[in-house]
Amino acid sequence: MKKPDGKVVLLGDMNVGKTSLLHRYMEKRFQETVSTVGGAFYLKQWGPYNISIWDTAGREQFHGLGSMYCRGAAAVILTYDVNSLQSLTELEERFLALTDSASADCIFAIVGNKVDLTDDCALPPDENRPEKSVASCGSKVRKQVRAEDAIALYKKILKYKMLDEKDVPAAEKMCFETSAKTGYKVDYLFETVFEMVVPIIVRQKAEGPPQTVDITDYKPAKRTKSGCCA
Ligand SMILES: Nc1nc2c(ncn2[C@@H]2O[C@H](COP(=O)(O)OP(=O)(O)OP(=O)(O)O)[C@@H](O)[C@H]2O)c(=O)[nH]1
Ligand SMILES: [Mg+2]
Repeated sequence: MKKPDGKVVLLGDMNVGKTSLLHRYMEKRFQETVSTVGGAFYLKQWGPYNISIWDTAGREQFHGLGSMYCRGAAAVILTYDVNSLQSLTELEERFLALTDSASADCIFAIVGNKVDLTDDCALPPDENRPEKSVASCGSKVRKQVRAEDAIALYKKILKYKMLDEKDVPAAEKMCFETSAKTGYKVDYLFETVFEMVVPIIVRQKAEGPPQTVDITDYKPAKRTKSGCCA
């Protein structure tokens, strides 16, 4: 198998459509999924680089694995369902801390999926939620999460990471709305992220492998009679 040069990780609550987005992008189709167990990855050739894209499980019981998947990640795609405000809240409360193990210059994208289920009439900013947000709008359901909510989360992430807005891509550029079902903006999402991770991959390669201890190199020290190590 080809060795990946860089890593992109999809995080988010169960059922938001992480696996479906990845299928849509890699296989160009939408098919029924089963809830992910642990994690899985695809390898994508992007120019001269191989990028691994990790699909993680949103289920609580696999939460502990999240920071392992994020280790050294060049980009994290935080995914929510535009029809569930809770799924956006969870990104901040449950998933953001998992990205502590990502690369220091990691790119963050926030993705609201399942826009095909909503009508195109977002709530006006002063409208109270949640009662009014479940009201229908045209033939479809009114979107429960507004683009501004995602942008606010992006800004909170910058604060959490102690990053200055002028040093990172603009919030409006990094908040996406997609539909894995219709394919709406799915290619655009992944390709925008890939473009942005290339400089990170170049830097990571120039710096060499991370300074971690390889336990396969470990040779136990000889013991002396007194029980101390020689
Ligand atoms: N209408 C619609 N349904 C979607 C979309 N994306 C995913 N779904 C459906 O939502 C459900 C969950 O999708 P998954 O892709 O399995 O969700 P997940 O985030 O991978 O969930 P976990 O693996 O449990 O973390 C499935 O029934 C999908 O068919 C979308 O864009 N539109
Ligand atoms: Mg899944």
